[in-house]
Amino acid sequence: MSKYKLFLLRHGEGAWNKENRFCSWVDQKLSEDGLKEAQDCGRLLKEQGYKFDLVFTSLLSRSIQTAWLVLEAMGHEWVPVIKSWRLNERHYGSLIGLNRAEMAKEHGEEQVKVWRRSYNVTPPPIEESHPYFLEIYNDRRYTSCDVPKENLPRAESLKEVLDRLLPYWDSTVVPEIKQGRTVLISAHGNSCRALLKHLEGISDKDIASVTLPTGIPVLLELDENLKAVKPRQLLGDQVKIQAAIKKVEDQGKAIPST
Ligand SMILES: O=C(O)[C@@H](COP(=O)(O)O)OP(=O)(O)O
Repeated sequence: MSKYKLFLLRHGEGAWNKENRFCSWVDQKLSEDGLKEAQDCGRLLKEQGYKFDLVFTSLLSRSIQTAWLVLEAMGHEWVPVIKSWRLNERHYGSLIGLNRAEMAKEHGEEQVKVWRRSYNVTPPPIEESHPYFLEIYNDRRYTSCDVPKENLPRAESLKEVLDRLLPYWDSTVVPEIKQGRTVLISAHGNSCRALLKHLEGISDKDIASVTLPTGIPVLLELDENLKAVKPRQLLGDQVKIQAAIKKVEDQGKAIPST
């Protein structure tokens, strides 16, 4: 029986989503379209009568900006927002900054799909010589995490994302939900996919075909053990949502659709 509602949201389109580059732990802001997606998402949630008591975000601006815009559009700017690196996007290692279509031309679409959607495969780690290494690891936001900076990931599979996310989910998010608070998690494509895998009991194989579009709220209905009791609902115009999913999938093609 459905006892709790939980909302997951992949942030609105970021500048590097538009350029088809692996963004991951690089702190890109929302694009113009992304700003609008976040506002539209807030308006839709308001129209449908949903209200949040608490919002969780990653430490990356695109998820925080999205949360703010959603709350503003709902007229609920006062709702507390709690941030953690444990909701950050999957660390794409040495792939960070690279263009997916160019990687597909160089390594093949199958390899890019394995890097993007497999459960167990970790991409090559980011090296200190990588152009974005210092920008990431010298960033002040990572000095006050619950792990020392040197223990932060240098690359992650989806499984490794779930391994670092689950302790936070169990210790910090679950107690709030169990107290009856309606929670929005404003995060990323892969941190949301990892959580979905856990909550819906998706197999290692089947998670490869789950893709989340930007700016579309995902409603989950959970039982008293916080397991999903119904298929997830992506809220909004279903034709547009299917097109948005295809667009994300096609980003890994050698010549992506425009
Ligand atoms: O890191 C990135 O570039 C994307 C995900 O990329 P894919 O796994 O879809 O390639 O993450 P997000 O835009 O959700 O923060």
